[in-house]
Amino acid sequence: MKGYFITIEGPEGAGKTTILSIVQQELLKKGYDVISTREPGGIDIAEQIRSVILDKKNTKMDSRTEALLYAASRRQHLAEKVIPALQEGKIVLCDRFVDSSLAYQGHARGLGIDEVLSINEFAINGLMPSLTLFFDIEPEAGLARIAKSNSREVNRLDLENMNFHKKVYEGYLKVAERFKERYQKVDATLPLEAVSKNALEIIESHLNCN
Ligand SMILES: Nc1ncnc2c1ncn2[C@@H]1O[C@H](COP(=O)(O)OP(=O)(O)OP(=O)(O)O)[C@@H](O)[C@H]1O
Ligand SMILES: Cc1cn([C@H]2C[C@H](O)[C@@H](COP(=O)(O)O)O2)c(=O)[nH]c1=O
Repeated sequence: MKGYFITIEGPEGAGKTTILSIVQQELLKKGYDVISTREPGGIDIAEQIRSVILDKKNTKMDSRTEALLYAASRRQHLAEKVIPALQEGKIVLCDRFVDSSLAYQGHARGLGIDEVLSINEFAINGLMPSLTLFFDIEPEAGLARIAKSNSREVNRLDLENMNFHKKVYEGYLKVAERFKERYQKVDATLPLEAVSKNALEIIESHLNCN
C-alpha cells in the first residue's frame, strides 16, 4: 500500500486526541496529504458500534463480546476509510488501533494478548501500522486530566477501577516491547507544546526515512 498508517496509543487522558489534531494541522501546513481518524469509530457503522460498547448502561457486556465488537468496528473502519486512504497514498493518523485491544481486552480484561491478537488477525487481514506513538503517562495522571475536562464525556471503560487502568498501562508496556520495531515512546506528561513538537518530529522522521 502506498500511504503511511500511523497509530497513537496510550491510556485514558494521555492527550492522544488533542495532539493528533495539532499534528495533523502542522502536517497539512507543510503540504502533506494527511487524514485523521479514531477507533472505535471514524465512520458511521463503527461509531454505532462504539455507542454500544461505551454505553454506561451496558454493564452486562461479556469481555469476549467486547473484544469482538472492537474487532468488528475495526474491520469496517479499515474497509471503508483507512484502506482506501492508504491506497490513495495518504498519511492516516489513527487515534487507537489493535494495540488498544491487546492492552485493554488482552491484558487488563485477562483474555490474553495472543488470543485477542488472534481474533483481530481476521479483522485486520495483515494490515499493521508502520509507526505507533505510545503516549506514556501513568493512569492516575491521565484520569485526573479527564476529571478536570468538561468537554469529555465519561464512558463505560473510564468507570473501571484503578486496578484495571493500571493493568492497561502494564499491558501497553508488554505490547510496546513485543512490537518494538514500530513503537516510539512520547513523554505525555510534558506540556502540550513539547508533546506535539516531539510527536511531529518522530512522525516526520518516519516519513522521511520510509
Ligand atoms: N500535555 C498535556 N498537558 C496537560 N493537559 C493535557 C495535555 N494533553 C492533553 N491534555 C488535556 O487532557 C485532557 C484529555 O486529553 P485528550 O482527550 O486529548 O486525551 P486522550 O488520550 O485522547 O484521552 P482518551 O483516550 O481517554 O479519550 C484534555 O482536557 C486535554 O486538554
Ligand atoms: C480501540 C479500543 C479502545 N478501547 C477503549 C479505550 C477507551 O477506554 C475507549 C475509547 O475511548 P476514547 O475516548 O476514544 O479513547 O475504548 C478498548 O478497550 N479496546 C480497543 O480496541
